[in-house]
Amino acid sequence: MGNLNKEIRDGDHPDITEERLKSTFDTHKMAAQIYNSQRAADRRNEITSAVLKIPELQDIKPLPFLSREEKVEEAARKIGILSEHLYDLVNVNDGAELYHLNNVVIGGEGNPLALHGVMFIPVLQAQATDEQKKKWLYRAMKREIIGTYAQTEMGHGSNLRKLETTATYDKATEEFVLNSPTTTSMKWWPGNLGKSTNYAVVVATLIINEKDYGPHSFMVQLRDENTHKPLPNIEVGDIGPKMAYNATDNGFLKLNHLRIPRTNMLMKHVKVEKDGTYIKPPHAKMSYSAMVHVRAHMNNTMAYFLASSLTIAVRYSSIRRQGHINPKEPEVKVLEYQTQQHRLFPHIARAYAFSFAGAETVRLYEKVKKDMESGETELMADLHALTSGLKSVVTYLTMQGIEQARQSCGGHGYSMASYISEIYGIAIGGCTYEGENMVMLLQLARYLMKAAKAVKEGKKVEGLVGYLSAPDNRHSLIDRTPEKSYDTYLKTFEHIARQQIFRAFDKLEKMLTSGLPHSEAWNKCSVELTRASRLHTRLFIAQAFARRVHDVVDFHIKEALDDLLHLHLNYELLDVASYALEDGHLCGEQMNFIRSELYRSLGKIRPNAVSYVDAWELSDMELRSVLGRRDGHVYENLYKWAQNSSLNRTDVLPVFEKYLKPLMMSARKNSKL
Ligand SMILES: CCCCCCCCCCCCCCCCCCCCCCC/C=C/C(=O)SCCNC(=O)CCNC(=O)[C@H](O)C(C)(C)COP(=O)(O)OP(=O)(O)OC[C@H]1O[C@@H](n2cnc3c(N)ncnc32)[C@H](O)[C@@H]1OP(=O)(O)O
Ligand SMILES: Cc1cc2nc3c(=O)[nH]c(=O)nc-3n(C[C@H](O)[C@H](O)[C@H](O)COP(=O)(O)OP(=O)(O)OC[C@H]3O[C@@H](n4cnc5c(N)ncnc54)[C@H](O)[C@@H]3O)c2cc1C
Repeated sequence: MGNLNKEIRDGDHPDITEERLKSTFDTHKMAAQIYNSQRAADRRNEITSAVLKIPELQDIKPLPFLSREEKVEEAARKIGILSEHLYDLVNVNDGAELYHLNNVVIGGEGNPLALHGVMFIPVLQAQATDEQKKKWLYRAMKREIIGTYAQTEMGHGSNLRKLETTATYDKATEEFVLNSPTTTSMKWWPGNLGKSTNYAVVVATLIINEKDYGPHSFMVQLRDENTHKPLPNIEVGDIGPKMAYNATDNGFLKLNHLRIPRTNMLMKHVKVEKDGTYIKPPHAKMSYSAMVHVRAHMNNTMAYFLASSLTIAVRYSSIRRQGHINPKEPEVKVLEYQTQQHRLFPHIARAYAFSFAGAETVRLYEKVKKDMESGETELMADLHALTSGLKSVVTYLTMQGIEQARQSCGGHGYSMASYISEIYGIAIGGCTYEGENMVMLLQLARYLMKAAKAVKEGKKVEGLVGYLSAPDNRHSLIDRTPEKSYDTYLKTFEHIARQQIFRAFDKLEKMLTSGLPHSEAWNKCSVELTRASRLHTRLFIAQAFARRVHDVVDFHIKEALDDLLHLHLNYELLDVASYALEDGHLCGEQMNFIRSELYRSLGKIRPNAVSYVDAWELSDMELRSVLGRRDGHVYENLYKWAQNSSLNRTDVLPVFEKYLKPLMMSARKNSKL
């Protein structure tokens, strides 16, 4: 039997090898849990190995040393080379393989095809008629055309019903006239819109005979397919540098009375007939499918970003020695400090939890997508509620975890050599895109309030909110059940979520009864409502984690995941315990129990810490981090990395002669006076 941790190699830093030798589980088998099958985990490694053999696909130099223009060029260069090798490298119909290829070769900073793959193709798949698919989808899949999803405007992103871009139907010519009447109506933000794409699905307010039918999707050709010059009546460009994600040309678009044929409206579910008759879709929000698509996949993307930062931080913490626990012994690895463990391990557990919750969400999404093809829309509300809550909670907790990972690396964490700040910058965009987090929590709250109302009216609710109808214990039994029985924990999470949902409901009802209009009452309850949504979502995440551990067959993997779950439940419960203390569901003694279980968990996780992150099987090429190197040889490589700085090309910079020398000379002269 070989080593259980598959990352062990000769010549690695002995401190990191020592960690890996302690592994109690096979890291590649654990990867199968993370990536949902052994085959998927194998394929990731095969793709990475194949990419490593293609010299043109390697980074020309570390990305932080490239200017924005160089980043954009570099991503495009690699996409060109990838196009040639694509069919040898991946199964192009497998989104996970494509996503992995992207992460290894290009990374999270973006590429010209990012929105093409993430939104343009999915929106055509879901909303185009067969005829429209023949015209655009198949060309898009062959990359003959490159598209994006242009919805957000300078003045409106969250409130889609107030988009100012109009698509007015002209019955005489059977055309839509697309117009951006104001500065604020300009499309602003769509990824790759600025310079890369030549087509876009533009979301505009449909007007027929002066009646407003709300947001609808239209195919618009932006640029000439040969010259790439913007077509007449179209102004398009890049919106400038952002916090991160700067290889992507997020763009602006102004449409000046642009005429497009009637058949350019995506009409699989909704129609505008030649005479202007409007035929409603089976569900009013079917045209929001591209957003739901991304939200459903965001848990996994966030889990990946979080796991990347933690891989960097945990590996580094195992070779970084500083300070003593026992003054008679050598300096310890910083991973030995309980504070360091408390800072990192709960986030490792979250990364796993997000990945398991993500797998369940994608399964539900696939089912709803299939249903929608035949006009069946019953589960759309459930999916919308679930994805709205998850995208908000998961992005927010990911942000916290990545920042903790950065701080846990001390000074070197602040250097771009760690690459954590770039990962942070990319990940936190997720708190905003695909629906600002508060806005989406309030969407989930609508669903929860409906369920609460039904329960109050004596009806039984089921599915994701079934616990609202289930019996509840007045007091938690958390410290009175056998080890590894997590039901009492989950019941406590249920209790907390239920209490908060009804607290928000009662507050809202009271205000409505007092005569306040619904929208005002809603606003005055919105903090309580978002709390209810968060607690409901955190319950779902904990349940998804427990369900996965329950289903695992391999003994060692189950044990290792069980340790993480134990940590997760205790840590998360402490985080929200005030809700349960308020009504006496938990008592002080039980709080002490939860705390001591948490500390015990940290000790249990410690020997496997490096293996838990290694199990994500993130190669050096995709991590792009000196601190997170698989071999642990950080210091000599930090020094090498710094040699890339253009400031080091000469010993003396021109600014010396220009500014610093005169400054010092005059200071010296003055001090002689
Ligand atoms: C050569 C080959 C190379 C190959 C390699 C390369 C391959 C590349 C591919 C892979 C690359 C991957 C790279 C990954 C890197 C990742 C990192 C970065 C990724 C960045 C991507 C970012 C993309 C971002 C895009 C966007 O942001 S698009 C814009 C998103 N905008 C929003 O989300 C707006 C938010 N607002 C809304 O959604 C709506 O306004 C609203 C839902 C808030 C409200 O809508 P509305 O006003 O219409 O409705 P009401 O509030 O009145 O509600 C009415 C009822 O409708 C229900 N409802 C609402 N929505 C839905 C829904 N979707 N489904 C079902 N029901 C819905 C409400 O619940 C209400 O119901 P009720 O009345 O019963 O309560
Ligand atoms: C990296 C990145 C990539 C993007 N890519 C795309 C893309 O490809 N295509 C595209 O179309 N768009 C894209 N966007 C735009 C993005 O979808 C929007 O910015 C996002 O939906 C938020 O909308 P907003 O900017 O209007 O925020 P605002 O709504 O202006 O938010 C400002 C504040 O107002 C609050 N708020 C707003 N409405 C409410 C409400 N009803 N109740 C309570 N509080 C409220 C919010 O919570 C927030 O605190 C991207 C954005 C980013 C950052």
